[in-house]
Amino acid sequence: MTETLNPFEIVQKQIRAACGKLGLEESYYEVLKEPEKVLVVSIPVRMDNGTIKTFIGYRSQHSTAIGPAKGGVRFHPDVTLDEVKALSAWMTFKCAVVGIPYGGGKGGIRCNPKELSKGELERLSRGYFRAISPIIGPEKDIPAPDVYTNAQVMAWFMDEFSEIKGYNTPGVVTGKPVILGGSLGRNEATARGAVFTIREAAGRIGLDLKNATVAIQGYGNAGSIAAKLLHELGCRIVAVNDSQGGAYNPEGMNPLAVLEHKKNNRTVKGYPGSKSISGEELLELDVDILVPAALENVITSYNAAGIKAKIIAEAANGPTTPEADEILYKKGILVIPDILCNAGGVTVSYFEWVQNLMNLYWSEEEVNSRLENIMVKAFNEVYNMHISSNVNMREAAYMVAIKRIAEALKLRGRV
Ligand SMILES: NC(=O)C1=CN([C@@H]2O[C@H](COP(=O)(O)OP(=O)(O)OC[C@H]3O[C@@H](n4cnc5c(N)ncnc54)[C@H](OP(=O)(O)O)[C@@H]3O)[C@@H](O)[C@H]2O)C=CC1
Ligand SMILES: O=C(O)CCC(=O)C(=O)O
Repeated sequence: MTETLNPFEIVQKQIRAACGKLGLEESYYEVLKEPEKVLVVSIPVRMDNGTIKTFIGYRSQHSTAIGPAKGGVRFHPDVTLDEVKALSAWMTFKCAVVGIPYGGGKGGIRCNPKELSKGELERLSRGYFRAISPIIGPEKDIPAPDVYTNAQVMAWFMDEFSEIKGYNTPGVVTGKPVILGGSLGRNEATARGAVFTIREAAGRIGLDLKNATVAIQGYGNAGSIAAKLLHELGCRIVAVNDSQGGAYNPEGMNPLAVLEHKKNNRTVKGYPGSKSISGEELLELDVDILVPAALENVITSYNAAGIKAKIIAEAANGPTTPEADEILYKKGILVIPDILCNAGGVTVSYFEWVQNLMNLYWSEEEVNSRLENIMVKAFNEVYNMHISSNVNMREAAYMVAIKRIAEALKLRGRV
């Protein structure tokens, strides 16, 4: 049988396995295997040339067992309903792993934002948020950035919702610009959280981060900031890539200079002093740490055996298939699973929401120190489960998460 690359089938498999390991009765799987609510919307947008183009958008609320749905919105040409459903389920487990009071949600629009003017992007963003607004709100479901969305898009979302309500509603969205109620530290939070988990993982396997070699797939919010933070810890960033190509230099590269090169050339490829490297080659480099920070299904049964990194830190959601997981576990590679590794983003989103509700704002130091406490605690809980139950780190993370969600479901009387 060939492995499935359908992310929703993958997450169902992951839920089924964890429920089994926890010895939960079938009803828990029955409740968790489907999102609670899915909204599909069509968004007609007036394009700059005067024509109307209709885009399809989704919002999936996987679970509200522990709190309101929470999760980003992706603008990408490959967005599908099944992808959004899977991403919303991963949010449920991510929030439970780090113990923040949310369920899971996710949204997406099938579009190529790189082909849209700023005006078209604004009209699309506002149209989408207007269309999903009946199921959104600070107590219902709180969107945030994901692939190809950013603080500007969050500002339009928040403004559109505030217009509908007739009053300023900053708590409806996180990842906003700081002047509009965004939190200090949110922009860096996904990468910072991932780097805290990498530091903990390195400690467990006796890897010195000074001079440790790193390859990073994807050079956007998560990837480029992870590169910068790891470089600050003394790591050598030997390879990076984006959707247009890659750059490799075994001596190491300066992440800020690479980012500047990307700003000027729209890609990391061609960074001075580097050699071009393909996406496949980057994943199989002989490095200490591999950070997938782009899209799903990049480590599969086809390439897992060739992966040489000691630690895989999943800044991206869903980069590894279940079949690849088994291969990596047998090879002794320590995988920091997505629902733990990239949970720093939603954790600081939670801080942003709390600050919006209180109308009281924290310093960046306070945000980062609270983030560190949560990430280190969650890493320890997952690592201990991995050792005590003799399961891989992903199964351990699901077990920690589903135990908490199952308790909430039981106490609410939903199972
Ligand atoms: N932003 C957040 O807060 C969080 C993000 N994540 C996850 O992190 C991952 C990255 O998100 P984020 O950094 O926010 O997104 P961005 O849009 O900021 O960056 C995405 C990056 O991925 C690159 N990319 C796209 N396709 C490929 C490819 N085939 N090969 C290599 N690189 C590719 C893009 O290239 P290019 O620049 O050329 O377009 C871009 O550099 C996603 O899985 C997301 O779900 C997880 C938790 C929170
Ligand atoms: O910040 C958030 O609410 C969610 C970010 C996100 O989409 C994710 O963690 O995958």
